[in-house]
Amino acid sequence: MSARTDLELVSLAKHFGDAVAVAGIDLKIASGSYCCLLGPSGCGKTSTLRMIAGHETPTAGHVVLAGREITHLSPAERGTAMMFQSYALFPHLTVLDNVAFSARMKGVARAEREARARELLELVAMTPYAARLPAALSGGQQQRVALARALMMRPRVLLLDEPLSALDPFLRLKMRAELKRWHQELGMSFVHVTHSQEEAMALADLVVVMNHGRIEQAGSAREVFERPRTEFVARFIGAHNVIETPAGKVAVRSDRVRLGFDGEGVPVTVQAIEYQGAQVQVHVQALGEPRAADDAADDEAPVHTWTAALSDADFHARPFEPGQRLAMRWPEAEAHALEA
Ligand SMILES: Nc1ncnc2c1ncn2[C@@H]1O[C@H](COP(=O)(O)OP(=O)(O)OP(=O)(O)O)[C@@H](O)[C@H]1O
Repeated sequence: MSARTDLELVSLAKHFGDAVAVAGIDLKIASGSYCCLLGPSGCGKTSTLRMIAGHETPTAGHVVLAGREITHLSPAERGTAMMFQSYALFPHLTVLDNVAFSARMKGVARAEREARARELLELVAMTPYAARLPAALSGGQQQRVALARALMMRPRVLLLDEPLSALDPFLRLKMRAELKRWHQELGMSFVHVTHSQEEAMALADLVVVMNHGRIEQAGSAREVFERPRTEFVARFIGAHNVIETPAGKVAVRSDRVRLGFDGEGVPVTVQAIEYQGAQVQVHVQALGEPRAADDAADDEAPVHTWTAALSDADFHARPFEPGQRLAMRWPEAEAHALEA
């Protein structure tokens, strides 16, 4: 690891009465990285972000930024800035004044703060809108202003709370690409909360998958996708099948599963076929117990369903139909053992 650690969370915990929102997590985020905190609703990602920002007091643990303990500093003192989901722009202030607001509060002289605000508006391509009120901006434009405003006090780390969730799908993709570009241009660390695995995969150098207030796995998008550590991660990241074998549960990517009309494999029936353009998803269900698990046959075993993602060319060369009986198999090297 050559990269310097920028932000470090040490045994960080947050309890609300008896409810444990964050259960004591440890995480190191390298300087200049794009980190996504990813997980389902209620997993503790927003509480984690708010503790980093100083909007929530930890029950236990530490937040360290560039070697400095910031756990109990006020939000303005810690070198972080937060961009909120709703953008939280002041409706009665112009775009320029919104961006300059935090500097005004700090007593920075007008000429200086406006010059900096104009620089940031230039960065986010919003210079022509400097005199407008937020109500006269589109969602994407408001987001750019919110970003410029968050950058005003030159934070070391930018914190983004579901920054794309208020946008329609088309704009979301466009702004996602812009976030990535701004991150590269600014060279600072971003910590971005999302419940979208697709968003995390597209943006993050470091994907942190959370569940029930704990970190299930932290790694590059590729590591997490290719080697999910737990069943939860495999299912949450998607595009994986969780298969019980005599040696325990394994994850096999759905594009690595093979279906054949005969031969060795787990007997399955085709349940449904979904066309997705370049890929065709074939959903199958176990026919009785998987052959590989004969030794552990259990009459009360739940119904197993899996998905094979085939290229459109492969599928059309030999199409399957609902109701067909097939054998499902996968190369041994594609089965990744999951921790119990
Ligand atoms: N102020 C609060 N008082 C009591 N419980 C809270 C409070 N804030 C959060 N919680 C609880 O802590 C847990 C984690 O919440 P948190 O908002 O961090 O999750 P999240 O992963 O960000 O979810 P979401 O995606 O829905 O925002 C949840 O069970 C939530 O109900």
